[in-house]
Amino acid sequence: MTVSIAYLGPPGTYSEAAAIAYVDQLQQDTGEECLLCPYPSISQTLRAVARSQAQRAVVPVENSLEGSVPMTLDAIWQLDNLQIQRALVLPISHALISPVPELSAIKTVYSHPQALAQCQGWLEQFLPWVQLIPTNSTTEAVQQLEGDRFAAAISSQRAAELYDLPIIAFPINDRPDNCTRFWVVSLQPSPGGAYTSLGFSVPSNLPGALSQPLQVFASRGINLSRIESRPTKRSLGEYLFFLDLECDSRKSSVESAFQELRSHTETLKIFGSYDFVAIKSD
Ligand SMILES: O=C(O)C(=O)Cc1ccccc1
Repeated sequence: MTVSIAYLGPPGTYSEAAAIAYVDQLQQDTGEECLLCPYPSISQTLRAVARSQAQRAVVPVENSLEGSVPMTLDAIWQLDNLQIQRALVLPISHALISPVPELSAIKTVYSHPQALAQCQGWLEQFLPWVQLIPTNSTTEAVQQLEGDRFAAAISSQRAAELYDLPIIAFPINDRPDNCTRFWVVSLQPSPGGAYTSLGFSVPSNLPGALSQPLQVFASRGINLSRIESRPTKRSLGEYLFFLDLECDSRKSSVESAFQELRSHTETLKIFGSYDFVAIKSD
């Protein structure tokens, strides 16, 4: 059987690189055949899995420089039943791609907001006059160059090769150890592992509304490795909280923590327990 894997495309994106690394791991572990399916946005990528149009999705969730990818957190909250199967960490080096002969000719730089943010210092130093334009993906930024002779795109070396365009600066990310964490999600139950992710809303905006849920884990000695808030989008000042915990939800002590957590939360969504796998850079 062929496993269909949705990712933020078109080909050449970092999400594709993470999806290719995942396919390599799957082929080594299980020998399964895979088909990579590009989608134009992160929410469409996750929706493809929620609607069973694809069996798995690989989506960026957090960057070492920029923090969370809000689109991924919002979509995984809104779409029911998505479960995390694995986390992948991919080292990322950005290239400045453009047909212009020199930097001084560039008027516009296109890229995904995460990539623009990861190169902010370099852009301020070498291209302080340019207009920055966000795109849905780094490969979409490269596609914009066709209609704009004075533009550059921040994208991968692979995207430059695929579109046969020159790289005029590399690497341009502000930190050499820049990396992004991706989640592999599907409708299947998560396999279990060292990390658990969940999200919740709190019943009221009162003192202690967040400390009570957090206490559930502190009192059991469960370490919290990340906490992130996102607006509920219902009313101003109301938030959802996303937690990553260093524990496995298959353990009975963690199950009892979830039961207690239900009494301190309004809506609780457990996205599953999974392991981390690092991806080596090329
Ligand atoms: O646009 C891409 O290539 C993506 O996969 C999203 C992204 C952008 C920047 C860093 C990591 C992931």
